[in-house]
Amino acid sequence: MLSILAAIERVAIQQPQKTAYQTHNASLTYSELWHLSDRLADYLMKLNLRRQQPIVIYGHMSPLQIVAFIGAVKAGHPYVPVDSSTPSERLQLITEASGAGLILTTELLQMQMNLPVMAVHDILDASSKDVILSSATWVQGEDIHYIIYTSGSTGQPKGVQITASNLTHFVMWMQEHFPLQEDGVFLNQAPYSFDLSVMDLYPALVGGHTLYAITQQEIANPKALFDSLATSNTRVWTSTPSFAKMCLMNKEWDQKLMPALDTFLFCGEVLPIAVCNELMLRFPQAIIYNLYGPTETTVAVSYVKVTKELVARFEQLPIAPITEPNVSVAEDGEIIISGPTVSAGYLGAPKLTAKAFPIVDGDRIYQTGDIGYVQDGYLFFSGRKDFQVKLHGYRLEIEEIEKQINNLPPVSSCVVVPVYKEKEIISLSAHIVLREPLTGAAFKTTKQLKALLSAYLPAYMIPKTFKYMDALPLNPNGKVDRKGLAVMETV
Ligand SMILES: Nc1ncnc2c1ncn2[C@@H]1O[C@H](COP(=O)(O)OP(=O)(O)OP(=O)(O)O)[C@@H](O)[C@H]1O
Repeated sequence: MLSILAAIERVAIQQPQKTAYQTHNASLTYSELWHLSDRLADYLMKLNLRRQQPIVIYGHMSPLQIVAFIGAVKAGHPYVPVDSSTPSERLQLITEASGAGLILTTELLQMQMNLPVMAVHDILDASSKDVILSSATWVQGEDIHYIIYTSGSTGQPKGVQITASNLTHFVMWMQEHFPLQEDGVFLNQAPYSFDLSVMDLYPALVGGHTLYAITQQEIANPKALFDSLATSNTRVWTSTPSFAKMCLMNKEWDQKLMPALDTFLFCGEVLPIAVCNELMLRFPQAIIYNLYGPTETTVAVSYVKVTKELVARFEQLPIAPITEPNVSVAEDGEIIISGPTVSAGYLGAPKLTAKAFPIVDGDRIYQTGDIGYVQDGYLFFSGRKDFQVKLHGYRLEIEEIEKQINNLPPVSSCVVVPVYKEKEIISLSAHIVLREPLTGAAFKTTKQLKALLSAYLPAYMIPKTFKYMDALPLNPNGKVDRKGLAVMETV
């Protein structure tokens, strides 16, 4: 494959008027993307930043965000995407920790920052002449292309550095394994500070497709969201399973509403079989894929195609066939990832990097912190190492408790969080969505559910409190917001 930038340039030359990026109220052609990003890169190069000095790009789904990403890497700088929903302290922390030389904005940033803040729009307005740039400055090979901050289990943001080579290998893998060549619209649901967005962004641009982005505002307004989806003409859908589950609450979300949709790509959290069964009924033309991977190994490294045979055979979906070359399970059950998409490590954190990315037989590998097991030729995800908690001396697996609650007939979905008091776990709290709305008093349902649960779990594993909700809250990335619920429960 050509480099990512060379592949996008080829599309800009061959199909200049093709739409590269679209939202409900704005769009950008490949020619515009190419020329505007050249102009931005030209401006950035004149600022004399250090080569490879990161640039923070702040904003939300908009054409200028994409122009800013491509402009930064053309000028040789990795970009650090920060969604405008990010709390201000986290933005401060990321800006400082990344050693960024500049913040480019596509939305108003009201905070005082300690480094220059420039609006992409103003830069482009001031330099209205097109420029011809050479490719000599582009990020390439082992240069860092982007840095995404994950919150990590400790809550301290860690900047995962993804090289141009990591990204190229990831896009090649996507093109090889999924039906991405045929022309069509790719949906972009994940904000750019979440690496799931990379799964649609680069395969779409490199392949000369149109990316259709839905905004947080639309997501918060069901009518606007489904109007937007209906007109988007989406063929390839990428999202978290939780986001699809939320869409399934609307009975009208089906193949009639989205006739072109033929591919679902899910990643980022467990994909429940119940969600797949419902999708198969509503979208008979579509193929569903369950992809797996952490930010540290560039978005995703393995997948299974979800077939009727697979959902009938297992209680939970596997995340990889055991033949997947770069994914394995260590003796203690931890999932280990190797191969060309393993990140260059955490920016400015050599100790953390050495710990998480040890060198084995001359190759850097990544220890995921995920626990897996092998059965019938497949690898299954069974939970996170850091979801093991200690309560009154017992070691508990939160996911095991959730699985049992989820299996109870009245329950549609559930998340269990530890309740902390002065840094110690004093109990567990279950947040539950029922299949049918609560009719009588909540305590009666709780009594019934606890009685059912006692057939499967010892008393010390049954959460003390049960709370009922219409839907589980999602974080800005579209995953179930476990951290938000845990903070709410802290006493
Ligand atoms: N198909 C899948 N099935 C189950 N879990 C998955 C799947 N895909 C990803 N995951 C989970 O998501 C994790 C990767 O997510 P990500 O890199 O976004 O970090 P995170 O741990 O969710 O967030 P953060 O570190 O920012 O708190 C994986 O390590 C795994 O735990």
